[in-house]
Amino acid sequence: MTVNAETHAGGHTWRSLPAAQQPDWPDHEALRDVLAELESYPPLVFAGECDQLRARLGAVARGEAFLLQGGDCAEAFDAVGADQIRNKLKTLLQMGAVLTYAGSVPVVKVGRIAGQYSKPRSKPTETRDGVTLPTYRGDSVNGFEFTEAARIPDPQRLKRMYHASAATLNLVRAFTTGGYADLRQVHAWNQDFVKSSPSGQRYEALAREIDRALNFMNACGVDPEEFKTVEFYSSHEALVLDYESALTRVDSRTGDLYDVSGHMVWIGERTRQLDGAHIEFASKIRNPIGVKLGPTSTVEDALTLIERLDPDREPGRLTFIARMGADKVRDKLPTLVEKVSASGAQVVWISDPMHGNTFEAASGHKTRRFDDVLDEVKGFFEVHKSLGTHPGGIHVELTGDDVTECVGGGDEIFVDDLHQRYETACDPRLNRSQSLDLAFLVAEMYRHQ
Ligand SMILES: O=C[C@H](O)[C@H](O)COP(=O)(O)O
Ligand SMILES: C=C(OP(=O)(O)O)C(=O)O
Repeated sequence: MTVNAETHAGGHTWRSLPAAQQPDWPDHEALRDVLAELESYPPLVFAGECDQLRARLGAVARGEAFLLQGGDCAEAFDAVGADQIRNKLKTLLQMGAVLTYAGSVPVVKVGRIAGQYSKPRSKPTETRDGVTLPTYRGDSVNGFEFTEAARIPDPQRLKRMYHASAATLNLVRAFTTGGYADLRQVHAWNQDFVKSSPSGQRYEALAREIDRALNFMNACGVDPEEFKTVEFYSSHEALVLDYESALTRVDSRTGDLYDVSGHMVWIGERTRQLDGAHIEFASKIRNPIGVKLGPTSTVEDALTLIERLDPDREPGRLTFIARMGADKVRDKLPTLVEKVSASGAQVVWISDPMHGNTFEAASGHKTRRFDDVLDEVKGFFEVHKSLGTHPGGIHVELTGDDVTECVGGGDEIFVDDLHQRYETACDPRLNRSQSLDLAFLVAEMYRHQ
């Protein structure tokens, strides 16, 4: 992986096309210097790892596994700490254990982590008390603080994004391969949680069952290596194309291009224009690609995306992330799934039950109802059941911390509680208890499918 994509024309064809949601960098010379530096940096992930994830997602596409993709809405530079990263990972590992054991299905685990620093926004500006400033577009672009200075896009932030991603990924790799993710630790992941929450107690009962199963296998002389480490992959939205392009390299084994900023990248609802730069960029790289499909997506959109991104019809290459909204999923999704299946493409279908269910509470907080999130996943499962297709997974915004950003859940958060610990820089996330609740309920749905 030594050749830079700059020498490979294919990596830059997106530049001649319209690119939505790009930062308005004020200093182009500074941007050029930063990009040149980024191009010299080592890859964050290896092409072979991306291939391995594509193969795992191939199993999901064939109905043999389930994809759990989750993490922050927007990672923040000041949250690159051991506790925050461990808490997020712990939550995903617990959800993975619940889905694997209660749902009896292999789970492919992918974090919205180690690169999720850029946000597409509905409006270019934000007004508070009569003052209008550029909107916050993620820590990779500008600062969250509502001051003129903070909101100016600063290309130096792209380097901070690289370093923050590297530090995060380093710790994630240590946790997942260094003993922490060993299945014998199922109780340890829950220790600080078990007494304080109903979902923690429910998890503890499941962890005891897993323990008994492990002890039984041990007594039979079986102690597989696979139980000692966890395969875990990184993903983020490939939004700021200058950054993604600077991190795109030629794989010396094959001559193919890989975006080595993360294992999987996705294209968002606001940037999936068929003739736009993002789809062009994604069409040139070999990473597994996700595309968000909102309620306005047409059959033609889906089929053209398949032509552009998965011309070889390779199971695992393309994941459609449906984010329709609980009130629309049963209406909008069936035709898409039906026509895509009829085309012969074997894409992965997963449900993002977050982005179609956002509303503003009277207090001004952007929030989501746990019941809507659950209802959208239910609708997603119903659609697949009626068509005989595979509900391949879920994509959720979550955190391992006990925030109060979404309402509802077993350990119920009320609208009046939102102010208590509302910490997201952009969209509301499920907290740990709500995430575990969701995992148990999805595992049940999967079992009954
Ligand atoms: O996370 C997704 C988007 O960035 C987010 O929903 C946009 O939010 P906005 O409507 O506040 O800009
Ligand atoms: C912006 C996001 O979602 P969408 O593109 O579906 O709005 C996101 O997942 O962060």
